[in-house]
Amino acid sequence: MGNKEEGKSSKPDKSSSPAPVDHTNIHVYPDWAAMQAYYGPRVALPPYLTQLWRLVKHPSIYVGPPQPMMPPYGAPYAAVYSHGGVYAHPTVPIGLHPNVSGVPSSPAAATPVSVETPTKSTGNTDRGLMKKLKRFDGLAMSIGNGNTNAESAEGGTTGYLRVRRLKVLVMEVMEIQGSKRSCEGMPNVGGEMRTELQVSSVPTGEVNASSHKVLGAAVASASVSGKSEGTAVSPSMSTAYELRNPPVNSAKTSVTNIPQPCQVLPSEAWFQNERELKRERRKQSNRESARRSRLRKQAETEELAHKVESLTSENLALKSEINQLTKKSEKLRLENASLLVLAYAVAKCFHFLRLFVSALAVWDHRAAIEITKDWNGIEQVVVRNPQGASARVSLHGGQVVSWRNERGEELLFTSSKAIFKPPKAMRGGIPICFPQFGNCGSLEQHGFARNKIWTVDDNPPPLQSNDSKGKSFVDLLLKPSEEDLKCWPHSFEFRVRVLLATNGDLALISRVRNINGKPFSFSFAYHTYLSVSDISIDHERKRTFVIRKEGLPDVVVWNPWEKKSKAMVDFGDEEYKHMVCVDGAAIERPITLKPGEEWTGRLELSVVPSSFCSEHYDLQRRGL
Ligand SMILES: O=P(O)(O)OC[C@H]1O[C@H](O)[C@H](O)[C@@H](O)[C@@H]1O
Repeated sequence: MGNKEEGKSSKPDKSSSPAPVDHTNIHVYPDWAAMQAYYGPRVALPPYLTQLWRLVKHPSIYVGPPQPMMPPYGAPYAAVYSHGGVYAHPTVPIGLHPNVSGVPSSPAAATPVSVETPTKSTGNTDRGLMKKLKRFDGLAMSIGNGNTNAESAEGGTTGYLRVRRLKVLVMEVMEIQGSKRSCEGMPNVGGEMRTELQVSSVPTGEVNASSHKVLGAAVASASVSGKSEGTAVSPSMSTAYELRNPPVNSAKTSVTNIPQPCQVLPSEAWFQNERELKRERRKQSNRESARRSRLRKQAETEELAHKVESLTSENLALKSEINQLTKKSEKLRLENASLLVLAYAVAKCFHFLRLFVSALAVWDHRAAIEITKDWNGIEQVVVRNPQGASARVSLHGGQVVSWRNERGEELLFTSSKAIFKPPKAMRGGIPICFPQFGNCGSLEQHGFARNKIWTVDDNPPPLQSNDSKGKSFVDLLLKPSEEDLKCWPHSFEFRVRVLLATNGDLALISRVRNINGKPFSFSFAYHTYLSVSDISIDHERKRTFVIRKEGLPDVVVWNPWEKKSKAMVDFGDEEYKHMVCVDGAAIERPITLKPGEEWTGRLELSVVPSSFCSEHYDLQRRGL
């Protein structure tokens, strides 16, 4: 502020007594010495103040023009300087000035207005007060400069700045007062904190007594509260801001004892004390802030610690769960592998079971057998396999008259001239020569069996071997008639089973049992007519017949050839080219059966491509 402290500042009076304020310790600052707080009707307003007048436009600031002194104020009242208070002149209605040039002249202006609003707490009081202080932003202070030489624009600006500074100080003091009232000994009125903003007048005498340099001391006292309705003399004044005119003007302005508007005089000691208090307050505030910060951080740290602990527990639980799930997964994986193996085994079993069931279906020879009749009305039994191969057996002679592969190709030869009418055998197929082969005996050519009607044997005695498994077959039976016995007096049972394998192979199993009381002997042959494309060079069909036989030690190969073919009634002249008989037979040594004995002659026919040799075929059949 440019002030120079010349001595100790007077300590603010805490007393509520309206006794005159002791101004003896109030220092008068050199640059303030010429300050004139009030300019009456006979006092000219210095130019700088006029300029200040223009600068301060706030309606609440009262820097009024010369005005009458005593009439509005009446008798001087005791000025009580409230500590830290802002003192407004009683004649200045707070915040009611429509403009700074207006001077209230109403009686109310002459009457000290005091409206006290008790507050329950310092904070509330301060907030209310600060609101009012905002309205008092332009708190009126008449500041004069006794130095007429300094009545310049510069001097006016300095005074204005001082006014602003004083306002700031007043606001600071008010703030400190609000928060530190108890520390500064601010008493409560009626038990409640009371904040007052007062502008009071100080008698000239008192001012003069305090310092000869003081021309006028204007400390207006006006209590400011919620309503500006009156003036109260606060007993709690402890700090006074005083602006005093130099004594040289006191004589001429005897009215300096009249309250001047908004004149306060700060005390440097008080300022120093307030600064220290403010620093202490800031330190305390900082400490409180730091303490709150520490508490907040501590709370945050504790919260984070709780979170860490919770998350750690959750993490452990999840790890445990993962381990359990991993173990379960591994167990399930092993179980799955076992189930896969089991499923594979079951699938294989199911596959074999399906094959077995299929084989059973094939083995059901009854379902695979069909009985038909030829054009002579003689029954024929057709045996088929699942692949479509077939064998046809006529009850006439028990002769296989047809053998076809799965493609329907006929594999046996049958003459186009064949006669299918007993008692002559059909030329072709596989006639059964029994009990005589050819003309070697007393019987007809190749015996009588091929010319007799056979029957289907539904209940044949079981075979010793397993040749019938997986094959379709039919059993035929021939028993000698009375006429037969006359020619050949040997009772017998002749059974033949014709089998068709799944691969199309054809097999014939003949069993001859002696049911006579005496032994007998016979010859036997499967007089098999094989079909060939060309007997000379059979390369067209590129197939090879494979013949296997059991109990048949002899083989007869026969072709009538060109000349005999022409002599045969039931044979075409050129058909010799397309046939060849290869007989499995027992001729050289007749079979002799004792009573009850049985003989078995087995023949198996297969067809393979011509590139196959017999050795290769045999290996193939054995699955090697
Ligand atoms: O005309 P068949 O009585 O059917 O006999 C046909 C042929 O069978 C066998 O091969 C005899 O060895 C032949 O001599 C006979 O010609």
